[in-house]
Amino acid sequence: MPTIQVDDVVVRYGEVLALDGVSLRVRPGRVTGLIGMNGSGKSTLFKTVMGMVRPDRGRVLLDGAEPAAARRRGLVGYVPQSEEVDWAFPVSVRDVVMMGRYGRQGLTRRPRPADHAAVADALGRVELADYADRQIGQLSGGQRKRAFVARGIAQDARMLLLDEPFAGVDKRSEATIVRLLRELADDGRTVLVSTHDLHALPRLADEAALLLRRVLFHGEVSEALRPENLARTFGLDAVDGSVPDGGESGADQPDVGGPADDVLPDAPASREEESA
Ligand SMILES: Nc1ncnc2c1ncn2[C@@H]1O[C@H](COP(=O)(O)OP(=O)(O)OP(=O)(O)O)[C@@H](O)[C@H]1O
Repeated sequence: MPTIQVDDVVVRYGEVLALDGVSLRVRPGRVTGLIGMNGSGKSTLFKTVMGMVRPDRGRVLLDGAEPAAARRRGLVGYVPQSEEVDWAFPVSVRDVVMMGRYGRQGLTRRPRPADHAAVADALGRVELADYADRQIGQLSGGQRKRAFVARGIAQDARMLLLDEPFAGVDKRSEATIVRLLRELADDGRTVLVSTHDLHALPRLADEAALLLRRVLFHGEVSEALRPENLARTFGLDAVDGSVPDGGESGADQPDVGGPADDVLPDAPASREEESA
């Protein structure tokens, strides 16, 4: 049974049609890769699944619940794109990871021993135990990503969404994140991860969904990587059998990026409808 269910979702930003009838089922126990060029709607789809953007049409259910309710219940965790985080925010790495525990702490937000233990465990798993007291902006790009992955782990969510977790990270950080996502999936969680890195896809994901305002393909990774599927996804006239090189493949598309104020802490996007 899918835990993330997206039915015929349409999202418009004014004149821009960002999602045009997206339907997707994401199953637990698998790592699902979400692939698409710049501007294809990956971040918008994540924000819609998180209830941060309300679709103009269609619906999203997470374990049968509306996104805002699922978020309040801590069922779903989100690792945002780096550009969406205010890195000057005066919080330590430990504070960021503790945010994953907020849902369990009631209104007082007073961490209990179990919260501290979960945070320490998550920091250890992403190899950031020695950086816990640093201000979040004083980490390297790869370390910042790992800090947010740790927040997702500490949250102990059944569903985890990661938006470009490999952008700007070195091979070692990438390998750490890939290994953690595998562990989470093997543990029965639902993992949906967007990436430009098609080379890493076979190592990373069990299945892949190709997005260009709508889902063009969803199935086995080897099928997804077939030249004709990539050509449609990346809007190429011809593909020579090699995979396009990630970040540049959509360079002709305007890359407007999302609003910069919607992540640290879980604050709203400009189209936000839910104030959680
Ligand atoms: N807040 C916004 N206001 C207006 N247009 C937006 C907004 N956010 C995204 N868009 C537009 O919606 C479309 C989809 O953007 P989105 O960020 O979802 O794509 P993406 O696949 O995540 O891209 P990237 O790979 O560059 O991160 C793009 O055309 C983008 O310019």
